[in-house]
Amino acid sequence: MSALIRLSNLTVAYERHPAVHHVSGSFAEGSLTAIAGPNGAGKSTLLKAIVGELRPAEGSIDRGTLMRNDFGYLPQAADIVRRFPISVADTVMLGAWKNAGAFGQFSRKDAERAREALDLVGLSGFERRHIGSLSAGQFQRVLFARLLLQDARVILLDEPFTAIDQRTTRDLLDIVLRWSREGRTVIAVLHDFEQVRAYFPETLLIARELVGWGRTQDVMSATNLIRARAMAERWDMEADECSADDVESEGGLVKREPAE
Ligand SMILES: Nc1ncnc2c1ncn2[C@@H]1O[C@H](COP(=O)(O)OP(=O)(O)OP(=O)(O)O)[C@@H](O)[C@H]1O
Repeated sequence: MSALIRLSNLTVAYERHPAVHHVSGSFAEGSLTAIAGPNGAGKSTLLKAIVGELRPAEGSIDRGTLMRNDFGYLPQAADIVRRFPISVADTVMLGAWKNAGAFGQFSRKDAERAREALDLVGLSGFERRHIGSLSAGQFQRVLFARLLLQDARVILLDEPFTAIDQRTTRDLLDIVLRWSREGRTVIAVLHDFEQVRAYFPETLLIARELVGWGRTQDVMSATNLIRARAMAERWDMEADECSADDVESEGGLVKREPAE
């Protein structure tokens, strides 16, 4: 499989304080990758950088021919406001915005696809409900329906199953696996290691710096997990922006070559 997104010495910082530090490697086209790591390890930051919400402080992200429209991004639930007076059907239709006409009108075909997507996530009949009236699990189903409609080549999910019941998690995991079978590239931030091991063939383990990136069974070793925790704990939150030289003094980082 060829590299679809390549990170080269990527550092992402908030006001000069690095949150993700000198990460290099690549996501192969069609790969299904979990991003794992301790709290505050930089997982969400990495995802935001990949989708283009944050710019690299150093290094680069090569997205090849991918355009913004090719990315479907589901932020953490905490970052999504759902007090807007908007219905389930309209929320799902937002996934088809790139097909909308100049005045925001959608085709009958898109409306039909939205119905199919809601059916697939088990929410037929919820079209007119206000999103604020849904449970956390139902709302996550709506957001997955919106992603289905978006039909993106790359799907980025930030902790999609946090605070979601088991049944919903299983249903939504099925959709993730379906996207993968369809050849889409899926990258998900996950904190449930069992889930990572059971469903995600590739893992990027991060603790501000890369701990490992490759086959899940290799990366999620006890040694790497202990190392990730120790690395996260020793991070100096007040550290200034790093210099490129730092990488030399931090030998032992696992760097993955692009998959062929
Ligand atoms: N908007 C921001 N401004 C300043 N610092 C931030 C901002 N967002 C995140 N950070 C800091 O960057 C670091 C990495 O945060 P990030 O949210 O990427 O980690 P994470 O691995 O996704 O964490 P968690 O598992 O707790 O969600 C943390 O120290 C966090 O406090």
